[in-house]
Amino acid sequence: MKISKLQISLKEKILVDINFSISSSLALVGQSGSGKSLTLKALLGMLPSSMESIIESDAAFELKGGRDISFVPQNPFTALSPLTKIKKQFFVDDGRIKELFSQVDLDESLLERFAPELSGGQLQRVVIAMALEREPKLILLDEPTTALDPKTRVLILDLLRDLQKEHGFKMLFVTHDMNSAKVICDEICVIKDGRVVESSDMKTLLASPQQKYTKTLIDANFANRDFRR
Ligand SMILES: Nc1ncnc2c1ncn2[C@@H]1O[C@H](COP(=O)(O)OP(=O)(O)OP(=O)(O)O)[C@@H](O)[C@H]1O
Repeated sequence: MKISKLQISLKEKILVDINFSISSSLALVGQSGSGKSLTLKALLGMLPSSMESIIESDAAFELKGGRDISFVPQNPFTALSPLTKIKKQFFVDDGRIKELFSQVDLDESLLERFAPELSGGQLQRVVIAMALEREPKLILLDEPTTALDPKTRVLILDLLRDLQKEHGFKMLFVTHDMNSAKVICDEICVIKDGRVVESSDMKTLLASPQQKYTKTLIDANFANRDFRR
């Protein structure tokens, strides 16, 4: 799937102007302010009304908030209602919910609980189950593991990778963390100030980054010793 143009502007100012391809799982990596959130919002059709976006792609399904796109947010602790039982927060029947729970390795008994009664890892599995509800063709992930402890982070990344193998959806994984990106993504697009700095398959870029900016992101990766694999 090729997005040949994704441009976001605010009045006369072009904030983001990028292009990328996703054959299976693409990491969109950049430091704070590089345009990651705006890119996700444009694809979800959730940009502020003051902004305009142009998306040109060869996708066989609707972008800009289409029904084949799902979203996994950064913080599972705020993604669910605390006052409604987990099972009531799904929009599918009980049989399908149980199927989804089994796909994300969650015990069915958790369906009767409320969100504050679950751990961060369990909550993120619930959120991922919700993202799978409509059998999406593309899942957008916004730093889905940064709110989790390092051990749980690895388990959730492994789960996402396994689910993708099984279900075949494409993933666009937005992060500033190369460590997470390299676990589940085969391809990477590095952005800075709303423009593409470099893009290639993950192994090539990690072995020989062409740009200083990319090297800095990779070095930040090695500073984070908690999360070596
Ligand atoms: N509502 C807004 N109005 C004006 N400018 C905005 C708005 N939202 C974002 N921007 C600008 O657009 C650029 C990209 O912002 P964006 O939030 O997409 O970055 P990001 O890569 O997601 O950063 P972070 O990792 O900190 O979330 C920044 O220069 C930001 O200041």
